[in-house]
Amino acid sequence: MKITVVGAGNVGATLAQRLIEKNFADVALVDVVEGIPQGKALDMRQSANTLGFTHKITGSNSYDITAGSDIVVVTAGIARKPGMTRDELVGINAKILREVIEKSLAVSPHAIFVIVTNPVDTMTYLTLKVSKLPRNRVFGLSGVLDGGRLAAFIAEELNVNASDVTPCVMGEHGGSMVIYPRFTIVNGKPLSELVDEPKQKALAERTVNGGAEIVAIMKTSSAFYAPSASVAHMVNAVATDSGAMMNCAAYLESEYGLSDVVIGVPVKLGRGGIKNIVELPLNAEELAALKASAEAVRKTIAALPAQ
Ligand SMILES: NC(=O)C1=CN([C@@H]2O[C@H](COP(=O)(O)OP(=O)(O)OC[C@H]3O[C@@H](n4cnc5c(N)ncnc54)[C@H](O)[C@@H]3O)[C@@H](O)[C@H]2O)C=CC1
Ligand SMILES: O=C([O-])CC(=O)C(=O)O
Repeated sequence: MKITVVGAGNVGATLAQRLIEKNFADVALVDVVEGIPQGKALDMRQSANTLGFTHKITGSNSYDITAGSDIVVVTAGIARKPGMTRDELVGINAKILREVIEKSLAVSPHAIFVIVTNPVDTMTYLTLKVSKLPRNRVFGLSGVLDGGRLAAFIAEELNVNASDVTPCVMGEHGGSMVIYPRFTIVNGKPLSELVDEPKQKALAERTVNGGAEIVAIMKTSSAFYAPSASVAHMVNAVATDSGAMMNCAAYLESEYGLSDVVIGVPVKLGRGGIKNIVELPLNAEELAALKASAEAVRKTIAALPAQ
């Protein structure tokens, strides 16, 4: 297998490291900054003897090295600074995305695209429109990361392991994100039965603000350890054709009564990308929250620059 990571910054380089250390695919790392992808790839290659991986990792400013990739992960773009929303990145990152998708697709016409760049729901939508690929081959990072955050906060609150939690976070990777306590399972029981409503709300609020919390603490960077781990988890499901269900930013065609919009929903991932979208039996209130979230994404989609 061959995996390309575009953007050799915090998320991209950490992801490339996670992938090469798993030793199941060659990794190509691309960035516009001269020397950075080359240097980071060279540095990682020099850990092969100690770590024992045998696949190749290369870095370049040219897409030549990415040719024939099975999966392209796009992390290229600008990260937000304290006080900014992800939506404020839409103009600048849309320009970057268009270039990255066109150049990647030209040399890897059969690739699956995993989008990380923010605002991720809108960037995933843009990728679908620019590439004209079928929707199973384009999806974005959202619910795996947001669910991982919810699991971490639940673990602290209930004194359980994060791995005891099967989280359910859907909708926009942004302010209208929806946390579903009925579908978040802790050691076999729904969160809605384990903590009272004020506590559920507090956990949800911290999850919605999970990215901003880290930006506010670090000031010069947004999160990248949990994001890169989340993407590696998604890539692994594709590479192993596992069929594992996880919440990703996906294009809807009537699922949940929504169409022509990208939001986070449960999907099953395998070798061809999205195998199918899973429709949870949401009640009227839960569905209304998801629809409101889709409306929020539509507003950002409407703000996409024409070119
Ligand atoms: N969807 C999600 O859950 C998450 C999304 N993100 C987003 O991912 C993006 C990257 O975040 P970081 O890695 O922390 O930022 P970063 O600033 O550390 O890295 C971004 C890299 O993209 C490169 N780049 C810029 N324009 C490019 C182009 N045209 N072609 C190739 N490379 C280009 C930059 O040179 C830089 O190395 C941001 O938009 C951030 O908001 C980050 C974490 C989670
Ligand atoms: O907060 C940000 O800007 C980066 C991101 O999407 C996250 O960490 O969830």
